[in-house]
Amino acid sequence: MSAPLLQVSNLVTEYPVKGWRKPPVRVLKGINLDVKAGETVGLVGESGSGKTTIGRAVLGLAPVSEGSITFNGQDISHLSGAARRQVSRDIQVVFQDPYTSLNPAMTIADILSEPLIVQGKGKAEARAKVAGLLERVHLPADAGTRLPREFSGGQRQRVAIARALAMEPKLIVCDEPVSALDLSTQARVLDLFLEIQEQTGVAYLFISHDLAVVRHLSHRVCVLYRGEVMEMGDAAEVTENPKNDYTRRLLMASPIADPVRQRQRRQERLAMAATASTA
Ligand SMILES: Nc1ncnc2c1ncn2[C@@H]1O[C@H](COP(=O)(O)OP(=O)(O)OP(=O)(O)O)[C@@H](O)[C@H]1O
Repeated sequence: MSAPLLQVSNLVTEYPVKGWRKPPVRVLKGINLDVKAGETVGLVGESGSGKTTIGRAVLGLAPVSEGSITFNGQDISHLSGAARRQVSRDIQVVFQDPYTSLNPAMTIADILSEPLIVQGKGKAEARAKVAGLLERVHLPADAGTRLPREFSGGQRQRVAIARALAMEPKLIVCDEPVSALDLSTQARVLDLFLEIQEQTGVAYLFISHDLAVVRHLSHRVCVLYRGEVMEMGDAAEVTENPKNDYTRRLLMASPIADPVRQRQRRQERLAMAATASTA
């Protein structure tokens, strides 16, 4: 079998704490996970479980205190300067908030061509690529001349996706990319992520607190709790037949559209509560 595109091994991330001789706080406690080329791995867990920190460590924005991160066979745990910039072409990011992640003073065409120019492409070549990027995310060709404020949240997120695609990355870290959008817009943007993966073979590390979203998109799911991996496996298997108690509780708490399944869940919850009260 081919080596994974991304391999996170025994990753520990610690942050210093202000105050004399205070020990650092350990927010990731030995994370193991991998993402294969063209695959989507969903990272779920409640607020504060460490999802974003894993994404930031992969992007070189959070410290790798112990363990390692390997990308495409290269150890990227402690890269800086030119070596990190080189890897940053292949690992892009889409953030949660489409209202703050785009420079409000730049036109969409400038936003999309900027990363290409920074990487040394000529202005004309970069501009020529903009039309193709807009088409790929289903925005009209004239969107390039407009400013971010002229677009809805969903359209801005399409621009953010196009910007990530500009570098033809192998992996995109998606940090809650649809959670600021209303439900129908969420569905359309999720479909866009799927379509882009089919067309380009890009892999996603898809961070979300919403299991329904993650299940829709992911091949495999990794469940986090307090900086540790509780369970990782096939998306259908983890969400339908969880092995871990915490995953089961997380599933119980996440809304599901199917009314039959909802009723079943309610009965399961009641049964669990009854067992707990008699224990
Ligand atoms: N720079 C930092 N310094 C100290 N602690 C931090 C720092 N960044 C994150 N943390 C802590 O690390 C833990 C994990 O945070 P993280 O943002 O990775 O969780 P998360 O699962 O993404 O949560 P959310 O869903 O709320 O975004 C939290 O307890 C957070 O307070």
